[in-house]
Amino acid sequence: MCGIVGVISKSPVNQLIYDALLLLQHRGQDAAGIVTAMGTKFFMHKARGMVRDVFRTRNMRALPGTLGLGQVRYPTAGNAYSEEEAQPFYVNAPFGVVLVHNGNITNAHALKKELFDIDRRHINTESDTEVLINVLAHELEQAARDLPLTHEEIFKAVAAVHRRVKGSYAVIALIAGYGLLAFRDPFGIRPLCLGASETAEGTDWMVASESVTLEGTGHRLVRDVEPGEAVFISLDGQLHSRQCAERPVLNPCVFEFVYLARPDSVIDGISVYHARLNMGETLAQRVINMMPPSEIDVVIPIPESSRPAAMQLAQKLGKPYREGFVKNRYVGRTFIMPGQGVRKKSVRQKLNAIGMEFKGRNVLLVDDSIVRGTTSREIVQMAREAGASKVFMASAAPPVRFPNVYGIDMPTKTELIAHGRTMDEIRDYIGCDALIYQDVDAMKRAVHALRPDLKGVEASCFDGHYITGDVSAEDFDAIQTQRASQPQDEEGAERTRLSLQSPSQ
Ligand SMILES: O=P(O)(O)OC[C@H]1O[C@H](OP(=O)(O)OP(=O)(O)O)[C@H](O)[C@@H]1O
Ligand SMILES: NC(=O)CC[C@H](N)C(=O)O
Ligand SMILES: [Mg+2]
Repeated sequence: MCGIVGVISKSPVNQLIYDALLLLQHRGQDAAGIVTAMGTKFFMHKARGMVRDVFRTRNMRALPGTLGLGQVRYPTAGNAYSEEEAQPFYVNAPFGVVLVHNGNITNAHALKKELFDIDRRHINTESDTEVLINVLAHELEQAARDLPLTHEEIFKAVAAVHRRVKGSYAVIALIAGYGLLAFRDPFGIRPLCLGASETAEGTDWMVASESVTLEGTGHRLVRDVEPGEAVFISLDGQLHSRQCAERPVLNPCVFEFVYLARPDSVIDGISVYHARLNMGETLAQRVINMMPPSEIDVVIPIPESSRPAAMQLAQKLGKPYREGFVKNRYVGRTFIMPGQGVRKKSVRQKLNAIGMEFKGRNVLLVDDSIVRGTTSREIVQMAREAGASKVFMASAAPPVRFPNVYGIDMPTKTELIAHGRTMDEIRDYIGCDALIYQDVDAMKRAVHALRPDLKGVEASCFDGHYITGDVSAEDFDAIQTQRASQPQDEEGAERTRLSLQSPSQ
């Protein structure tokens, strides 16, 4: 889950894209990049780090033009330490294309070979996004071979991309001299929405991962990009759209509602905040079924993402809701940090207990999810150190038992605390006195209740059902092996760089 944004405006867009990326920072902390365009020339700056660190005044000044795009990266392919894998990506033919991507391509390994053997295109990084931009470029070339490039040819190319590329992809691209293209995979796994703002000179358009980006930059939400749909906005601001997939069916990633997205966003017509409240409500019922609420003195959320669910749960149980942990706002989100070492260290740096909320009390800690157990294990210990009598733990999401291949970086089962362990074993690992998980169907219902016409959600990490239906054992293997072979920390990345610079004899 990276954050992506694209803008086509009547005035310079560099500051606007920067502001938009700040509103998407929670979706990716490892790298950031912006491309702007003036005439047919692209201007790009991308580097590792958070938005505020990547863009200095001199970088901003070197991004002129009235259209552009940007990305914040949370790697799910390749590695976090490679500057070349930061987005946007660029290819010079046909026309010149730059592209940003949120998602994960499950057949990237096979496509990479196909691109080289058949399309005669070379991929020089481990990034699936480089594969994706080359497939799009190849298909644009085929579609517009003897024709001028119009939205018709562009939509033909997107239809061909849908036929070749598998997995999840929300994409925004610029085609030099033509305009801005955005499209979403046929299941709409990753979010993408369209916004507009009226100016004296006409309509400015913005496409972004989350509606909070539109709101925070003065745009109104027009609508979500439909699964499989492509939207093309020409340089003069004309908007064209077309359904380019054969069998589109909306199945948004449920983890967006559990953890990934900001609560003030609305994705596919569903309020993330409201979905989290619903999850708190059903989790409360689960608590009531599993233990006498009289045993609980106080409900305490694990900041940040669990707050709405914990609040609703406390209300339903009729128990006080207290802030027992204070978050250091200068430490990022732990779960999306690269490498288990840094994640573990960051929990203590990030959260600190307020002793008086714990001393002598039976506390029910609530988190939105327990994935590797990094956070809960530390937090339970901190609650005990702060003097809690009993520590109960509740998760607003069900146990995460299966790998994710659609844009959440958990490609192996073995890293998941709930994989292959009984409830008692998980409880013992976390070190709490009782452990209560949300039920899978209840979680789905919490989202479904807010959009009854929704066919389903992508919930593979909870139920083992991979919505695209075409992830082969070889694909799983390729994704796992690729991620496992990547450096786990800064030092490992440096060793890899040095060995590439001086290959052994
Ligand atoms: O079981 P784990 O592997 O530790 O993963 C789950 C935890 O990670 C996330 O928090 P994070 O610190 O990333 O972000 P937040 O501040 O939005 O809660 C999530 O909210 C859980 O607290
Ligand atoms: N989380 C994402 O959307 C990642 C996009 C892409 N797979 C990358 O690793 O850069
Ligand atoms: Mg958290």
